[in-house]
Amino acid sequence: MYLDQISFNNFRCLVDGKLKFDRYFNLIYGKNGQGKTSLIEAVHFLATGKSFRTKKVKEIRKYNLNRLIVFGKYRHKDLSENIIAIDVNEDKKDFYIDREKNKYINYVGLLNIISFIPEDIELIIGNPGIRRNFFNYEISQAKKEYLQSIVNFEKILKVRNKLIKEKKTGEEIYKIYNEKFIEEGLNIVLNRREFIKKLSILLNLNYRKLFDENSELKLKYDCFLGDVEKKTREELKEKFEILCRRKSEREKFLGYSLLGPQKDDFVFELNGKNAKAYSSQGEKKSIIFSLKISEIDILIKEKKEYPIFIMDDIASYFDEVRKKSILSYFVNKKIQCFITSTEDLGIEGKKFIVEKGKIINE
Ligand SMILES: Nc1ncnc2c1ncn2[C@@H]1O[C@H](COP(=O)(O)OP(=O)(O)OP(=O)(O)O)[C@@H](O)[C@H]1O
Repeated sequence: MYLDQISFNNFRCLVDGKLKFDRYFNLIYGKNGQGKTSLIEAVHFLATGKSFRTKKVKEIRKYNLNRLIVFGKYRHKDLSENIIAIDVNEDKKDFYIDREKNKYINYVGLLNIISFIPEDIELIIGNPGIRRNFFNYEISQAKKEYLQSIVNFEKILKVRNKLIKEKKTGEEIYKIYNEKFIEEGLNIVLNRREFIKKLSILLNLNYRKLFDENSELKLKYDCFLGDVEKKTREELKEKFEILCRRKSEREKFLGYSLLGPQKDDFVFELNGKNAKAYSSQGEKKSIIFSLKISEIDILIKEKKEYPIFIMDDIASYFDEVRKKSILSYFVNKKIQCFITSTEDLGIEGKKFIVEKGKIINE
């Protein structure tokens, strides 16, 4: 798929307007602080309903304005098109698919996007919550039912926590919610296990191909249930129930749930060593880049469509040699790219010059 057009009103510093993109390569070019990142952030926001820079929607609305609208038209490989839009009023977001108001859960994953931005390094060095959020979104893009499980689980967890806090763990209602907690928790665990297994194989292949053929890169699922490899759902359920019983006194004492997939983590291991603790800056960037490429591979396989790709500030990531090999990777794969840069990259496509928020297509 590819994004054919976008229009925006009141998005950060951008001057309101409509842009028509190249099917393949779009260079967003300009000096620092002109609005390049804001433009790819608008593309990301249109696709996901989220910014990659902030959780606060207030920060992406133009200073002192309450309303923000992004609107886009994307095409599938058979050239059929869809129109999507997000209308933000204060902090409330309304999602539109083909001009009809729709639920967020139906909107997510329509326009598939993979991004590569400097903040992604947090996926290795940041806290587990960052990795959980990231993989939750990525698995949801490939598999809609997973997002539904996450939404259900969060509601169930809230009730379970409330019942523990109110010391109602002896009541029938707690038993019902605990059972739901285990079942939905297991759905999440099994999906994560399957996704990470596939991703880890691709990650290693891509890392070796792009960066170092003598290395071994693994992504491990650090599940709260311990080793979940090769275990059946029944075996995992039994383990989950035992853990619930074992932790119940401590949970009552503290007043919240101490176990569940909300405690999971994911670990990158380069040559048998945890990348967070041992890998160099360059290696970390290469791991993240390989991760993003592997996600593209997964989306192509699962959805039979190419996602779009955005990359912020390519020069800050890679030296000349790597930059060239990365750019030629995208050119060969025929993926629609949006890349910001302070220098001209000399690749065929469209060039958008950004100056004080104004975008000119050269
Ligand atoms: N909500 C907002 N409303 C209006 N302007 C904003 C808003 N948020 C940020 N800005 C301004 O937008 C400008 C452009 O920021 P942006 O990060 O998009 O630039 P950039 O071209 O990517 O810069 P760099 O190359 O330095 O990363 C900044 O000067 C910033 O002050």
